[in-house]
This record gives sequence, structure tokens and C-alpha cells, in this order.
Amino acid sequence: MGIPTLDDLAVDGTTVGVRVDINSPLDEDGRLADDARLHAHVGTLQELLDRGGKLAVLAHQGRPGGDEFATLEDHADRLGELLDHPITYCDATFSTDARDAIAALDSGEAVLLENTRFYSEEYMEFPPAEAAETFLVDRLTPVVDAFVNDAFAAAHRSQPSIVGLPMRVDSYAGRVMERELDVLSNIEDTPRPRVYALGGAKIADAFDVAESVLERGLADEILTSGMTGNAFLAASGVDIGEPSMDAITDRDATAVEQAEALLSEYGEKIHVPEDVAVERDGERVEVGIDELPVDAPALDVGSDTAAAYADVFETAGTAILNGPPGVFEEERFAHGTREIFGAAANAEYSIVGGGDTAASLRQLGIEGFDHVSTGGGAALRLLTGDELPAVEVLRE
Ligand SMILES: Nc1ncnc2c1ncn2[C@@H]1O[C@H](COP(=O)(O)OP(=O)(O)O)[C@@H](O)[C@H]1O
Ligand SMILES: O=C(OP(=O)(O)O)[C@H](O)COP(=O)(O)O
Repeated sequence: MGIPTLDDLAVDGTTVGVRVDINSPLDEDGRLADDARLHAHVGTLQELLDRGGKLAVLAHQGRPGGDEFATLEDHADRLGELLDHPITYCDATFSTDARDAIAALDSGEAVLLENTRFYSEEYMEFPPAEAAETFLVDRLTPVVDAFVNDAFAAAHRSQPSIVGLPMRVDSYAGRVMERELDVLSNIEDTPRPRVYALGGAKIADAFDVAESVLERGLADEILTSGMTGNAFLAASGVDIGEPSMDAITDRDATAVEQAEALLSEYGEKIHVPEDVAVERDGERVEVGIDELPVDAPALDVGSDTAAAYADVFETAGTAILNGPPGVFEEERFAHGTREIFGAAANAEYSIVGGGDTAASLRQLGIEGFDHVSTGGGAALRLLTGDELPAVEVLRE
């Protein structure tokens, strides 16, 4: 992989700064609504504790001004439960209190420091050399012996705790980071035919992935669904109706032109829905493309499309999923997601990227994937062949 990992770190008795990504959905009371990202880091933290580390754990939650911008007190309790080992919470990140809490650690103990984004520096993006000169990095550098970055889901952010600390402290990839990079950077080694299911609502991101993997010859088939599929349907010359078109152009004014360009260059590899599902009088109603346009937005693929896509996965070597095929949050529109993702789980090898995509699997109880990424934006960056700032710095 070319970057140092925990195998290269002599942990015992040293103080290790560990950046994790436990940024999670919160419920209306501001409590953790999903602890999947906390679960993901248990292996790295447990290993470092077992090997005698004193851990200063850094993380963010939400964005300043956003609904999910919150303290990490609840996260510390939950992490302690998951690890079966108490984690102290400190309501500071790099002040004297924080540094005292770090200095007081014994081997095999951990403190979770406060949300890094309580400090404005941490919500800005800097080149690594500038990130290395921020207050957070300046104040924490003297109190840690090594730095472990396990925050794959934030690896696309060029922020102080991601790219600044590793400029000043010996740094290593944690186990989550190591596994994510191993899987997502080596797609070309996975079995063929390689089938990408691109759905969801981030149409521009789906186009980026489609273009990149088709150009690089990585994709054998692309199954389009969700709002992305609606855009391809429109690009193939079908009048999908104003509500679906408005939803697309609200997100990306040039979506249909971009889909047309992809279809004209790679049409034989791109599958477009053959039916959709809309809501009528509160019910799911399926509509074939010859019955379009309709005066309601298409919120799922229809049963024929779901069955045809499931068939493609029957013989797939690798399934790569990004973006749910329908509005799975509503049971009426979860059919496509259940059928298509359910079939994808049976492919010889299967990879899932995207926060909502992973959430749809948990919600619908679909299991059996080889790799479910903890990252959304970070996974996309790797799927499109880009380098991640966090990883570049670890390489140096
Ligand atoms: N046909 C559709 N119309 C509108 N929204 C859709 C449609 N299909 C899927 N979605 C929505 O897409 C969202 C997830 O898309 P996206 O953010 O691209 O996924 P991810 O977070 O996995 O990258 C879900 O909330 C789902 O309800
Ligand atoms: O949730 C995250 O990314 P994701 O929404 O791409 O999965 C990461 O914690 C990064 O958070 P950010 O997108 O607020 O920088």
C-alpha cells in the first residue's frame, strides 16, 4: 500500500493521537441515532489499547450551524460500551485542560477530545503545510508521540486534524483506513464482469463515477436507477414528465446533457430503467416507459427493471453499489432497492459506498457484502480514481 500502518508502530507506553470519523446521524434529542461508524473503529482502538497505547482520540460531529453539530459526550459513552472499556470524555480539544487530560493517561487508557469543529480552523480546508501551522496542530504536537489516521470517511478533507498533524508527527494508517484503501484503490483486481449500480440523488457524483470507470475500462455494465436513472431515461429520449424533470434539473441543470454524452459514448454498457414507480392516491403505481409521461415524480424503479437488474447481478463477478435505486425510506418505494441490492449481495465479490446506500442496507436488513465502506464522499473520490489528501500526507 506504500503507507505506514499499525504494523509499523511501536505502541507500548506511547501517547498516540488517533483521528476517527464517528460523525453520525443524531435523533431529535441530539442523541446518537446510528452507531455504525463507532463500531467500525473498535478494532483499531482496541488494538492500540491492547498494545499499551495512551490514546488521545480526535473526531468531528456535524458542521457548524447544522442540526447535527454537537458535543462528543454521548459518543464517548457509546464507544466505551462498544469497547467494553471506559473512554474518558474531555470537553476541550487542545486547551490546557485537553493537554492535561492527555498527560494523565496511563497505558491502555483513552480520552475522547471534544468535537474538533468547535474550533473554526478545523472547518477550513488548507494545504497540508498550512494546516500544520494551525493552533490545533501546534498545541497537540508536543503531547503526542505518534498519530494514527483511521478517519477514512473524512480523508477527502484537507483539515488540520487530517492533514496537519501528520506533517508534524510520525503517522500511520489505522485499520479502517488500511482496509478501505486496500479495497477501494484496487478495484481493477476484482473479478469480472464488474457491474456498477448507480442510483440515489447525487446525480453529478454518479456521472463522475460512471465517466471515470467507463473511461478507465473498469466497468462492464452500469445499472442506472434512482434519480440518476431518471436522468438517463430522459437522456435516452423518453419524456419522463415534469415532476421528475424538475427534480433532476433542480439538482443539476445540465444533468440530461451529461447523461446523453455518456449514452452516446458508452451506451451499450449503460442500462436504463424500463419502468418506474410513482405515487398515486398514497399508493405505489408502476408505469412502463411507453405509459410515460406521468404527473408525479418517479420515486423507484419498477418491478421489471428490478428483476432485469437482479438478473445482471446473477452472473456478476463484482458488484459495486453507490446510491439506492429508490426512496427506500418509504416502504412503498423500497422494492427496487430490496431486489437489486439483495441480488448484488450474491455476486462473487461486492462493495458498497455511500452513507445512504449503507443505511438502506441496514434498514432493509440486506447482508452479505464483502465491503461496506464507512465513507461517502471519500469512497466516491477513490472510485473515481482520485487521491485523497489524508492519504497523500501519510505517504510522505
Ligand atoms: N427516484 C428517486 N427520486 C428521489 N430521490 C431518490 C430516488 N431514488 C433514490 N432517492 C434518494 O436518494 C438518496 C440517497 O442518494 P445519495 O445521497 O446519492 O446516496 P449516498 O448517500 O449513498 O451517496 C436517498 O435518500 C433516496 O431517498
Ligand atoms: O460524513 C462524512 O462524509 P460523507 O457525508 O461523505 O459520508 C464525513 O464525516 C465528512 O464530513 P463532512 O462532509 O461534513 O466534511
